[in-house]
Amino acid sequence: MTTFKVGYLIGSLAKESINRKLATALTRIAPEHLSFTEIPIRDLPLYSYDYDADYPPVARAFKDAIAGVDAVLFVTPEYNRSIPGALKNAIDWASRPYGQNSFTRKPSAVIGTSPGAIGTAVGQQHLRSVLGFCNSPQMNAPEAYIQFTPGLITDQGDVTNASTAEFLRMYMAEFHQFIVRVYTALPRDA
Ligand SMILES: Cc1cc2nc3c(=O)[nH]c(=O)nc-3n(C[C@H](O)[C@H](O)[C@H](O)COP(=O)(O)O)c2cc1C
Repeated sequence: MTTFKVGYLIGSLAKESINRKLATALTRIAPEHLSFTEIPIRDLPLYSYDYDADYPPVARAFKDAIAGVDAVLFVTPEYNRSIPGALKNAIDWASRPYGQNSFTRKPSAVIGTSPGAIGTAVGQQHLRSVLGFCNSPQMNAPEAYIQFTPGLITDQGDVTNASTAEFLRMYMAEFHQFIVRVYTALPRDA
């Protein structure tokens, strides 16, 4: 069976990010036919179209990394009921210059965790809207709004609650199937 390359973006820059813990858990729990690479957003300068004629190396590398994977997984906190500015900035870099949008036809999925009861639901809706404009086919379901409680996921990505672990396993299995369906309908070189 084909192995698909998944690049994952973590929306948080925080050292103790709970979304980083979630991302680690997802890469560990995922089906074996997905391989994972983090695509870091931390060092990107703020985007301006003044750079379009000549991207700085860090932004070029970021854009190339998005272009080089088969699918993208967004693991992000919700900031003020939206996505963190750093993540939006990263998406803007990859989406430009005009006509060279790296997200076009690139399957994606969105997930996030927060201590709040609705577990990033509003932020994820904003992200889905952005990705829709960027022409990324998105996994619609299952949705995953993970309420983080202390110790739910260790730094090493161990999920300590059995039903949460099972849900995350199912979520990643569905993401794998979604990627397979996208590329079955439309081969990568089409
Ligand atoms: C600027 C800021 C805005 C926040 N806004 C929200 C919010 O809208 N909804 C929410 O559930 N949590 C919100 N939080 C709390 C975050 O969910 C919490 O800090 C969480 O740990 C962030 O994820 P991270 O650890 O991966 O960065 C906010 C935190 C910050 C720093």
